[in-house]
Amino acid sequence: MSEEKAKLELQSVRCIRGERLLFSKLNFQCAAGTLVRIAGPNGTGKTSLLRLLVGLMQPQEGQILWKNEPIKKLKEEFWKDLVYIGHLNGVKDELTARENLLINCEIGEHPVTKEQADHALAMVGLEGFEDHYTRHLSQGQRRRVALARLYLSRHAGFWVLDEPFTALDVKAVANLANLIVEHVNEGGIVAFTTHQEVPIAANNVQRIELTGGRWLNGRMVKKHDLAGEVA
Ligand SMILES: Nc1ncnc2c1ncn2[C@@H]1O[C@H](COP(=O)(O)OP(=O)(O)OP(=O)(O)O)[C@@H](O)[C@H]1O
Repeated sequence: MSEEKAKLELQSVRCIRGERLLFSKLNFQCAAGTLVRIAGPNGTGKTSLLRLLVGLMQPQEGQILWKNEPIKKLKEEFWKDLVYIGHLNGVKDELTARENLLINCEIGEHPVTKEQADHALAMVGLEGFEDHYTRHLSQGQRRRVALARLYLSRHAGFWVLDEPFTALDVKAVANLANLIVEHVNEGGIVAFTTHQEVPIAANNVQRIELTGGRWLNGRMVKKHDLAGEVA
């Protein structure tokens, strides 16, 4: 991990998608070594919040800071610290499982050996599939190829994971939960969404609870209440 300590801050963040105001005045802060669980029912904005955290979307108001600098300004400096595993796996069909890992790590400027890549695949239960083209793998297996990258990403201080435990079997869930705990306890920040109550015994856990939102243009359907803030 880079020398400077991880720190994440959200300052009065407002998020609108389509005609819905999902949340506003969202303030949050956490230091190195924190597991951040983003919880809430379907459609309340969990994935949207992750996309804001990684800079794929911009908030309508407010800002997000990484190591005290707005992520908008940091660009490559921020991306080097970041691993984002979203819904769309970012796994290339025309490459084998192993090649996907080798190339992703190369692009991220942290090249790994074939043996390291194969170990990561084994940790997500893909032993024996190293040379398979990912177009021939199931959705769940493709997701595992994406997640295997985490085993090779200990240098990155900020992991952002959308439903990482979905489609994993019991052993792979336990392995991944252990990896996340180790990463957090070594000073990383891991923000993740999950519908499953997976026990993750990190020392420092914070939770962002999204509970609703409202339609814009007067189409009010649900009371908005986010960590005590009203939209
Ligand atoms: N591209 C888009 N354009 C317009 N509205 C969108 C878009 N993407 C998402 N939304 C709306 O934003 C809201 C929040 O979506 P989001 O995917 O962030 O929720 P979520 O909490 O992650 O949901 P889930 O638990 O079902 O994955 C939903 O009401 C959705 O319809």
